[in-house]
Amino acid sequence: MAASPVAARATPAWLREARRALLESGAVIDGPGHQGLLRSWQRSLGYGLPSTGRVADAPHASAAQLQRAQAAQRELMSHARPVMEFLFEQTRDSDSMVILADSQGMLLQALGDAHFVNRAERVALRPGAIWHEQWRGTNAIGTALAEQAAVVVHGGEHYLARNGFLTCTAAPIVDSTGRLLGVLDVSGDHRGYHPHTLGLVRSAARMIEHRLFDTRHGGGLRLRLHSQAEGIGTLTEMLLAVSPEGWIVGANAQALTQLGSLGLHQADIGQIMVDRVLALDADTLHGWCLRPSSAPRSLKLGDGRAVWARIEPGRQMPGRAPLSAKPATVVHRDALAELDSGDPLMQAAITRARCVLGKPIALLLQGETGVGKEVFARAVHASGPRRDAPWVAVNCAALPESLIEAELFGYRAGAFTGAHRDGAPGRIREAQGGTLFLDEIGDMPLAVQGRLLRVLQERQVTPLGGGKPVAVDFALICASHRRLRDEMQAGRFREDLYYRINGLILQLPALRERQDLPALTESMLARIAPGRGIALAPDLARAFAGHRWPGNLRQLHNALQTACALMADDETELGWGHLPDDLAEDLSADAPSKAVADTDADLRLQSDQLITRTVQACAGNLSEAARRLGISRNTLYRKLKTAAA
Ligand SMILES: Nc1ncnc2c1ncn2[C@@H]1O[C@H](COP(=O)(O)OP(=O)(O)OP(=O)(O)O)[C@@H](O)[C@H]1O
Repeated sequence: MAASPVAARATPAWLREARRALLESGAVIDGPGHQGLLRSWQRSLGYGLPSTGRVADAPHASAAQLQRAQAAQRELMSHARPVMEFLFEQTRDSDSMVILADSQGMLLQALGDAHFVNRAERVALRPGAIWHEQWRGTNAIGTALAEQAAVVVHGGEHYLARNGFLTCTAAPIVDSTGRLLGVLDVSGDHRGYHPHTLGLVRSAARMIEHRLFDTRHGGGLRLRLHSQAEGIGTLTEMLLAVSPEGWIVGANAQALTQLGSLGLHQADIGQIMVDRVLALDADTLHGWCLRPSSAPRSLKLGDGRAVWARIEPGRQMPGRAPLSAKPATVVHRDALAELDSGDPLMQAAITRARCVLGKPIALLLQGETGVGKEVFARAVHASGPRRDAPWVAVNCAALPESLIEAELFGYRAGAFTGAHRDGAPGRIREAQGGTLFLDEIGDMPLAVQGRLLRVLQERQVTPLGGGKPVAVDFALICASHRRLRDEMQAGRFREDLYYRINGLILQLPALRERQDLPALTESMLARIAPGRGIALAPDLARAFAGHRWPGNLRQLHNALQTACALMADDETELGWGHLPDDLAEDLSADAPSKAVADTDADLRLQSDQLITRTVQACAGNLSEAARRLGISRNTLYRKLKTAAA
């Protein structure tokens, strides 16, 4: 699927077999060229979607929500429109439609053959519908967003059987800082599948990106680069936007791909000078801007590669010498910044983590279960210089003691009974160049702790069963919900290892200690139900604020996910009736004992009133009322009895 050769479409027999194995036992059948599809199916399975039958919860934006989403993407829509019309001309009379979706998978606009549009409406392929994988499983729009790559999803590759009549091809659209803006898609009847559509859609998405680039950076200096002079001005050119001080403030996908080896990555846009990637001093650049020429000039990249360049000076000249000050605009919010929703303890942890990014200092994350230690560790990896290298996570508590050594250090062929014939490199070597995350390190057996210590000291690993030691280089992040200092004092954790892994200890706060619950809840809801504008009912928000949340962010996230699934498509206020039973009970039980800000809000009374109203609205049909309230019939009987008492 993603980026795979189009010729490698899955055969119906393989699709049937792979789907059966995944749905029945969660097994993944190897399918060369189909890894992207399998990843997407696994995600769809993880979202709990039934692959057949009706999908009740797929959201659809109201007219007002659609208008808001369209207004937010006005620039994208206006540049996409002519390109979509061009694409529609190419695919006219082929029973298909051209669609633009935003970065949450909400369909913003569509052009199509009337006949096909009618059929497509039946699977909600119309503006306002949300085709995020979370709601519709594997589909070109949702999967292109998830994989951030152009994809074809054809017939039975769709996760939901009801979409099997479609063939869909989608390509992501990103802005000049690499931010995902949306997706361009061509969907049609599966019998009309044509392998050229992928190239067509990719080129069309690139056309939109170039139009957006020129609009956004038209006032400043732009460099158009290509290995051939004739390639300048085509869709395969590299585009760079440069600030007056010499900072690269925009780059297209082509530039990021080709100049990545010189240090230009998406996260560096706004923070890297142009002379890092081009062998070009500020004086020469300044001179060229004073004497602009439409003829391409020959130029060398930082690594000596020759390219042709056209320089478009714009209205602001670049300065003669680059300033050493901060970039004019810091345009990127990295993964660590995404975790900041205003809590001072989290902000302190993020700031301290930033200080050690890229340095050979091991991080130890501590905190109760579910506070987000793994999420934090991933963000550290994604925000640091090793972000393009492997991320390898090992849960030390989940591995049986007998296997943990082999898993970590690898083994030679025939090292022990049951070992794989060819041996295995081990997770530590898999992390080469990247980050190794050892979760629940407090649960690591003492013998294994000794071996790990040697690896960390010597920076080389010897596989079980002998063989030559292999040098390894990785950043280390460990996590534990236990206090490792206590474990060490109790003799369960080696002192020397403790001091080796805690270059910096960060204690992540429990949810009840955080001051950002409303903002955190809001951002979780926006991610769980994109585009639906769901908010907590005020009385529920107060109850949330007074709760202890023993399961921390994991518990909050799971509760919100279930609640959103229980909401009707047109509901936007998440209330008591949408909560999972056990949480509603815990929250009601909290209320009397807590001095919650608005003590006049008798939560139990409100819950009882909601139940009474719902039962009345269902004309006494308790099964229907229980369904609407999202609780079991038994719980409803019990609640009615207590309310009457
Ligand atoms: N910043 C966040 N925003 C949204 N959800 C989050 C965040 N951090 C954690 N979560 C949610 O909480 C879940 C648990 O997070 P994570 O696995 O990182 O916790 P943990 O502290 O490592 O837990 P454990 O100690 O049990 O391994 C995640 O799967 C996610 O659903």
